[in-house]
Amino acid sequence: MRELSWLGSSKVLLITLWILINGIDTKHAHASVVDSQSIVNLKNSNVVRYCVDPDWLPYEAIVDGRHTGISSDYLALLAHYTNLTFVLVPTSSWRQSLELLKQGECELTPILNQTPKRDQYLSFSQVFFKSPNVLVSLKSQPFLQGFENIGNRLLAIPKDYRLVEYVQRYYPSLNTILTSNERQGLEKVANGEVDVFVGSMFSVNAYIQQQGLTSLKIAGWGGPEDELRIGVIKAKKTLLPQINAGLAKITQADHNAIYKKWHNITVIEDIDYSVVIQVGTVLGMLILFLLYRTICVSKYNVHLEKNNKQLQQLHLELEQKNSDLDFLAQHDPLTKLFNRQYFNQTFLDDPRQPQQNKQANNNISLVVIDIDFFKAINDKHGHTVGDKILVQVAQVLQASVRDLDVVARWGGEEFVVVCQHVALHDATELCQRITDELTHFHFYNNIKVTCSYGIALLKDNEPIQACFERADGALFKAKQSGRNQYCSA
Ligand SMILES: Nc1nc2c(ncn2[C@@H]2O[C@H](COP(=O)(O)OP(=O)(O)OP(=O)(O)O)[C@@H](O)[C@H]2O)c(=O)[nH]1
Repeated sequence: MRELSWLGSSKVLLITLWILINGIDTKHAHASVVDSQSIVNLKNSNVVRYCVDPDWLPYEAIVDGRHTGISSDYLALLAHYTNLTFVLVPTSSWRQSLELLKQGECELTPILNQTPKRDQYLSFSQVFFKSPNVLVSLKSQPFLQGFENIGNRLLAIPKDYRLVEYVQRYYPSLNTILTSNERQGLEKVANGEVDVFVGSMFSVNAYIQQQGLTSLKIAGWGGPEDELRIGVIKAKKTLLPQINAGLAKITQADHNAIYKKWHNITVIEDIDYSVVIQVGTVLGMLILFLLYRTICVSKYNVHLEKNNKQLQQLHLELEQKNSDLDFLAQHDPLTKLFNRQYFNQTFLDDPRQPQQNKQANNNISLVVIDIDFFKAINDKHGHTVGDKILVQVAQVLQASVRDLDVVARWGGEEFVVVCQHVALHDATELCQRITDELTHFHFYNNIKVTCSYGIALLKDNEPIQACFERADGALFKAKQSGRNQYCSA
């Protein structure tokens, strides 16, 4: 009975139950069914004739002449734990079963409530099964919770059931009608003939499920729990000690097995909408807050991503500008040749550079080149044309030297070439090559351009500055000697 204890304490519940009728348990021996002639012939005092409600599943019923239901399983166990043999006396209604009991044709009925009226002709065993009673109404009706709230509604009760006595005694003012059985009462509620029906929870729900009466609901509890017992006629009450002893031997596992076999109950609590609304509101606000947070974070991420892209772009631009600045710092903006600063950094200010080069190859020559009479070009053609001539001379120089030679604009119309891995003789050849190129080059405005050259070969352990000064001196000599020629130092 432990499984049922929660039912008494539940308040407003919407209960959906369905009962799986699995057929008769074949594990235990069944009570025999015999015809009335055979009953008369039964002399054995251990044989007990019994009647049941033929239409009260899952508690009990007669199906195809055989007793089935919860009471059938309990009776089989009782037969096992006692030396009693139970023989069914088939009846067609509960009323007929009660009549046969009163007449002594039946000696026992295996599952019923004890009432004062029944006490007059039956003696009862201990309670072995408990079950609540419930009020059933159309789903459109409000929850009633109990008899107190039925009001003027018409209540149907199965006749000869204990509930008739109970309602008459405790709620005499209720409008009631009696039905032949639970089935009829439920159908009257479904048809709208009565407002409420009261019956045993398990049987009511079995019938609702079997018949698919989906318009019905359990509207509340109806009276006290059924406390079901075995009833024996007064003439056979000496059987009770044996029956109670047998009932006591039924294990909790047996009770559980019968309960599980005949009942599968799901309880859905009646929803407290105020709590649902409160919880829903809180959850809704939480979800809105999280949504708001998510939107904010995603907006911030988009903003951050945009800023990162801008930063990356700025970084690229900065790198480009730095690179441009490096280039500008090392190159002459007019001729795009290396400038004097680069030359100084690379060859004059860093004494290791020429040393390293010198160690790799002793032959490093410096050629200092100066355009002849450039002032006259400027004066005659203008400074802008002079610039164009400077650019064209730079092109000639760049085209005349090898890739590993470095050409720099020293300043004004003066250039310097660092020739790596060449001897003095090779440097003079370079000067001649440049002279030839200048002769054949078509300068702007057909201006004729010549240059003078001063060559110096870097000596062992000589600072490159000294070498440059010697080359410059040689240039001076070339100018002095009439220009358009080279001199070496
Ligand atoms: N157009 C232009 N002229 C420049 C630039 N730098 C220097 N000059 C000019 O170059 C001329 C150099 O003249 P000078 O030093 O007298 O030499 P020169 O006329 O070439 O005569 P010699 O060198 O003796 O043959 C000056 O008129 C400068 O103004 C420049 O970047 N552009």
